[in-house]
Amino acid sequence: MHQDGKSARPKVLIPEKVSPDGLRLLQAALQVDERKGLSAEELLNIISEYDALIVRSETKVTASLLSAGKKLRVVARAGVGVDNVDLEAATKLGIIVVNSPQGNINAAAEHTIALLMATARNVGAACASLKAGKWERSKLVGVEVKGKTLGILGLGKVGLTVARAAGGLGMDLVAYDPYANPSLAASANVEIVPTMDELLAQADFLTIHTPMIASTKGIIGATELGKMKPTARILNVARGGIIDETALLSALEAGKIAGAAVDVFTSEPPQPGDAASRLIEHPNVVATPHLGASTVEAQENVSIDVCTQVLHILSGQLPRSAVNAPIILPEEYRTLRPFVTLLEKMGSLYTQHFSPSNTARRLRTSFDLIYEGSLASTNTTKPLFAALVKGLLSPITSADSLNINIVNAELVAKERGILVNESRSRDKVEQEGYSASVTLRARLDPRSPSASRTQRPDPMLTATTGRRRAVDDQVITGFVSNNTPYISRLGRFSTSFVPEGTLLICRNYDEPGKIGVVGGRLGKAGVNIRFMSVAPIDNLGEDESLAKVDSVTGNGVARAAKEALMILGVDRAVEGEVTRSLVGDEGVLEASVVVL
Ligand SMILES: NC(=O)c1ccc[n+]([C@@H]2O[C@H](COP(=O)([O-])OP(=O)(O)OC[C@H]3O[C@@H](n4cnc5c(N)ncnc54)[C@H](O)[C@@H]3O)[C@@H](O)[C@H]2O)c1
Ligand SMILES: O=C(O)[C@H](O)COP(=O)(O)O
Repeated sequence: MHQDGKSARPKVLIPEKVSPDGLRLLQAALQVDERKGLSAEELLNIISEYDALIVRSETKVTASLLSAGKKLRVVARAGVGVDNVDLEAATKLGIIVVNSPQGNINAAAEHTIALLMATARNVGAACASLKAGKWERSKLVGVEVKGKTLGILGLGKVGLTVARAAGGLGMDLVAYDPYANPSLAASANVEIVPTMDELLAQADFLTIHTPMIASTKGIIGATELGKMKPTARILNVARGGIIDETALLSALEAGKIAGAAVDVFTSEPPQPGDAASRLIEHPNVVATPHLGASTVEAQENVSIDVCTQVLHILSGQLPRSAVNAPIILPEEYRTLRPFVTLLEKMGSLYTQHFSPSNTARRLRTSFDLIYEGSLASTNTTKPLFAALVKGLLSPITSADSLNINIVNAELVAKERGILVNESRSRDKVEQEGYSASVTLRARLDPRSPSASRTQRPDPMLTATTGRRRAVDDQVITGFVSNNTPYISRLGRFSTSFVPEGTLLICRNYDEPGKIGVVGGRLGKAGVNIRFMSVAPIDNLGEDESLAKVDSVTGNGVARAAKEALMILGVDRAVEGEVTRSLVGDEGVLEASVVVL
C-alpha cells in the first residue's frame, strides 16, 4: 500500500482520444490517466511514471520518449499503423508494441466507398458551393460507378472489403497485388492482373490499399499517372506518400486525370504551402483529415482490442497482436532463439532472391522445411515455423501487418497460400563446427495458375540474362555457429555467409576477372564492399549443360563454363541501374540485391 492508502497499481497513460469502452476494462487493475493535449516535452517529463502507453496516430513515440519510460512495458496503438512508433528502439528496450490489425478494416473500407461516391458525384465541391450561396447544377454533373472498372492496388484486408462493397455497386473489379490470395480474390469476383501497368490502363477509379513500405513509397508517381485514362479518378485511404503528392497535383492541373479523393497525407496535418495543402485546395480533389478509422464502431473495436492486450502483457501473458514481440516462449528462448533468427532470415532471403515482388508469380508456394541433426530432436518447431512465415512475408508487408506468432502463424500462412511441409532428419550433420542445420526447399504449387517450371525474373530488382533458374534450384540451407546464423547453400551453390545487411548476389561464369568487374562497377557507384564470398556450384543437375549462353542472342555457344555465385556485403543500397549494368557481356548472368 502507498502512504495515501491507495494500492500501487500499474499506471497507463492515454494522451489521445481513445474510446472509453476499452478503457473501462482497465479501471479495476490499473490507474488510468487520460491526458489529452500534452506537448512532446510534457509527455517526456511524465512518461517515467507509467507502465503502459496507449496512443493513436498523433503521438510521436520516439526513441527518447521510450528511453525516458523507465517502467514502460507496453506501447499499444489503438489502430493499425505504427509509423509513429520507433519500433527498433522499442524492441531494443524490450518494450512490446501491440496494435489492432482487424478492428478498423471495415471503417477504412466504408470510408473508401464514401470517397469513391464523393469524387464521382462532386459531393465536396457541391456542398461547398451551396454553402457559399450558389446554385451550380450544370457545373457539378458527375459520373456513375455502375459498370465502371475499379482498380485495386493491394488486395489485403481493406482492399478485399472495398472490393466486396464495390461489387455490390455493380463495378467491375481488377487488382494488382503480387502476393494476393487468388481464391479470396476469385470469391470477391476480382480479376488479378499480372502488372501494375494493366491496372493503371484499365481503371476508371483506382484505389490504393498497400502498406507504406520502402517498395510502395511513391509507387504512384508521374509515370504511373501518365498511364491512366484522363477520365480516371484516384483514391488514397491507405497512407500518405504512396501517391507522390506533387505528381498528383501536376497530373490534375494538366488534365491527365479527372479527380482524386485523399484521406491521408505525407505530413499530418499538412503544413501551409506544402504539396498536400496545394492538393487539398484543387477543385477536383475531395479530401478528409485521416478519417478512415474514425467511426464509433471501429474506435470501440480497437480500444477493446488493445486494452485487453495491455492487461495481458502487464499480467505476464502473450499478447494477441504484438508488432515486435517474441514469437518464442521464454523457456525455449535459450536453445531455439538463434535458429528463430536464422529461419526468419532464410524466409526473407527466399522472398527477395527467388521471388522478387514484381514477378507475375505469386508467393503461393509449397515448401519442404527439413530440420537436420540435433534440431530434429527439438520438442516444438512452432517458433521456427512462425519465424519462417514472418521472414517470407516481411519483405512484402509493413511491420504493423506482420503480427505473426506461434499462435497465428499457421493461419497467416494458409491465408497467404503458403504451404510448409515440415520434416526431421536425424542424420548427423556432415559439416564440422555445428550439429544442426535447416533446409528450405521450394516446390511450386501445381494448383497455382501461374505455376511453371521456371521463374520469370523481375526486370526492376533482378537483372538477368536469358538463362533462368529452375524452381528446383530454390533451396536454402542454414546453420548456427556461436549463436550466429549462416547460410551454407543458396540455390545450387555451396556458400558460407552471415545473412545480414545489404547483399549483392551475382551468378556468373566461374572465370577469372569477375570479381574485378563487379568491384569496379560498385566502386564507381560509391558502394563499399564489407565482405565477399565466392560460392562454387554444388552439383549440376542432369539438365544443366555446361554450354555457355550468348548474352545477346540467347543461343548456346560451344565453350563450356561452370557457374559460381558471388555474395558481396555492401555498405549501402545498390541502384537498379548498377545491378543491370553488371549483367551481360562480362559473364555475370544475374545480379540481385537483398536486404536482411
Ligand atoms: N485511412 C485510415 O484511417 C486507415 C485505416 C486502416 C488501414 N489503413 C491503411 O490501409 C492500408 C491497407 O491495410 P490492410 O489492413 O488492408 O493491409 P494488409 O497488409 O492486409 O494488405 C496490404 C496488401 O498490399 C499488398 N502489397 C504489398 N506491396 C504491394 C505492391 N508493391 N503492389 C501491390 N500490392 C502490394 C500486400 O500483398 C497485401 O495484400 C495500410 O496502408 C493501412 O495503414 C488506413
Ligand atoms: O492506422 C490506422 O489504424 C488508421 O490510419 C487510423 O489512425 P487513427 O487511429 O489515428 O485514426
